[in-house]
Amino acid sequence: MQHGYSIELFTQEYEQLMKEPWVKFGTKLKLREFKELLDHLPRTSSVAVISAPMLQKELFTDSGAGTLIRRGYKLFKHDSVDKIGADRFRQVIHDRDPDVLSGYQSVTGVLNELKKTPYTIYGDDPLDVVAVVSRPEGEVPVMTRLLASRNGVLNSVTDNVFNAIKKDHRRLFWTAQADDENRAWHFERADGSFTRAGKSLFWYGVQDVAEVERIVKGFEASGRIERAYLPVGPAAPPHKTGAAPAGAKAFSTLARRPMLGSTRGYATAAAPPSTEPKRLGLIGARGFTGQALTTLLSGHPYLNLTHVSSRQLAGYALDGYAKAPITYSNLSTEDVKEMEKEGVVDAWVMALPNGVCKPFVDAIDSGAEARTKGEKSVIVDLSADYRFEKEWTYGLPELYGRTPIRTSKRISNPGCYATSSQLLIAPLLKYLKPGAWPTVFGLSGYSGAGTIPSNDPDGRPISLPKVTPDSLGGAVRPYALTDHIHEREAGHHLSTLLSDQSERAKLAFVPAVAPWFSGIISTLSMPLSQKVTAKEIVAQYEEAYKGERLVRIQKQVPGLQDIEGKHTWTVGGVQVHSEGERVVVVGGLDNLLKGAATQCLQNLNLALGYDECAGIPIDA
Ligand SMILES: NC(=O)C1=CN([C@@H]2O[C@H](COP(=O)(O)OP(=O)(O)OC[C@H]3O[C@@H](n4cnc5c(N)ncnc54)[C@H](OP(=O)(O)O)[C@@H]3O)[C@@H](O)[C@H]2O)C=CC1
Ligand SMILES: CC(=O)N[C@@H](CCC(=O)OP(=O)(O)O)C(=O)O
Repeated sequence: MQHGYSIELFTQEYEQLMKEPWVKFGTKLKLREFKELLDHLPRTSSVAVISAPMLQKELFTDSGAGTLIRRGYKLFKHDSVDKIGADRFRQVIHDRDPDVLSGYQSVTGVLNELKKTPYTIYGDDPLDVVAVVSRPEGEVPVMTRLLASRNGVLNSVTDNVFNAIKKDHRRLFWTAQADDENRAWHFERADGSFTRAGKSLFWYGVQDVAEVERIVKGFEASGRIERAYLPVGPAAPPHKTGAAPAGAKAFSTLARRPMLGSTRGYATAAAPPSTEPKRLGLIGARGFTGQALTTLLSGHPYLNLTHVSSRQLAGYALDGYAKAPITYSNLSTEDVKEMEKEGVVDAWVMALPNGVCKPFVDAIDSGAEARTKGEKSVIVDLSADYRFEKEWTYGLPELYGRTPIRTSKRISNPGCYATSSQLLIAPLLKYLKPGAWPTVFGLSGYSGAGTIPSNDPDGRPISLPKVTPDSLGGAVRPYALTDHIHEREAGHHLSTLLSDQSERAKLAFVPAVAPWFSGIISTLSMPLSQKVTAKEIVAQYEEAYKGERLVRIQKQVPGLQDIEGKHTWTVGGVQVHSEGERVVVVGGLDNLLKGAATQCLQNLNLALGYDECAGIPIDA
């Protein structure tokens, strides 16, 4: 009997897990014990981990709450069919390849096609899953085959193989047919997709529609992906017409097996914004960012706060939310899992300190597993915990696009300083002197440090700022002078914008905390590769942020009055050094708004299908 969460523990994953920073003390010990236990069991056995109080539920109901850990087989990757045994591979193609099963291609035809480009075969030892990635030098990799047995799908080997591919390939394109019984799996793993007449093209790692178009044109020219899967042909591509081409005819004239009729435009195709009411659960509602989001949601036309969680305020009424009376509760991970399983909310927001979100996210994941296939709520995490995770979408719409956010269920909200730094640097990357680091000096209001719980004279719990003007002695205090996590975060994501992907973007970030409540002023100083005028720099910002409703470009240096309480990121005060070799620009945002709650609402709106700025009172 197995319910809840299932994990395949591979030897190499075990070693990787033990190195993870969040795997400490008790978790380390438990993993070591699982491994020792599994090492002595045959692979047909497994270990169910449940808590003692849940034992009865686990045994006598169909809604148990355990974690199943199974000793998985070793994964492999090879550059030649011979390394896994040509006969075994032929058998897999013969038994599972949809083109072979439908009589469209012979086994030999598939093998010959494979040899046309350099390729890597990924899989597990018993060949429950075999995937082939074609990877010609300098071209976008394409997963040409993903052949899984039922066992492979049920035991999540498909996910493990796909994760191994993701580790090797920053971006990937692949196809699937509408009658693929694991169709939902593809949509969940893709950043974008295009479906026409039952054929779907999927991709991850490409954020920009123009870039998708360029790559698709390359596939059309090279024939690496059959034309019927590509958004090309006599009809205008759907993202240009703004509508999915109902039943648009594929360009290919090849007779194929009958397909289920299904159409879906680019995931980017702008459907009219939804006005359907949806429900949100907020975990960490007592804190500064939780409060800021509550205020925004109070004026949101469609998105309703239905559950707010705080350990300190459980049982008290929520202030600052006008749409309905709500009482704080102290939601445990078990509660959250049950709520997700029942579909009680459409989205969750985690407004928790760094390092404590994972048990909640895991609970939501395992609640979602018990739901009808493919159903799960959106999570937006305000902490830094998932900002480097490839499986999560980094939600900074102005720089990394809307498509991935619209189609994602797991969104990491960027850090406040990191948002301002990236918005400052991104449009100027092409002028950055090679090898030089731009420097950002960030000055933040003290609300950036969060709260501590306390009590008012009547004993009601209240939140006090962790840092106060008094504790700062009314002055400014520089801190975390190197290696602030936002330095790494900004560099990590800016790197994805570089034209040469072997390069990494780096910046020097120097923060200081100031005795005002909220508002970050970031001053960028960047060495230039060529002589550029201030006018040309301003033109870069205007071009990059044309039409952006939450960006303001002004002539003067932004002051606190332009930033505090405002929902926008504001940039101004561009100056180029008299020798023309260095530019200085100032950007600013409210750390609790565009640095946290407003950006979170932008992401929620996109992921739930609303207008991106619904509920955001855009500043005049
Ligand atoms: N403040 C800012 O300017 C920004 C903050 N962020 C990030 O957003 C997140 C929230 O920040 P902020 O609102 O300032 O933080 P606060 O310290 O103000 O609030 C933290 C919240 O989490 C709850 N909480 C704390 N520890 C736990 C725990 N172990 N389990 C469950 N709940 C817990 C607290 O409520 P209770 O104790 O009642 O349960 C409180 O509601 C952080 O990760 C922060 O780094 C991001 C951008 C800007
Ligand atoms: C003034 C102050 O202390 N600021 C916080 C940033 C808060 C924040 O936004 O942190 P994350 O977004 O990374 O969670 C700090 O420097 O750690």
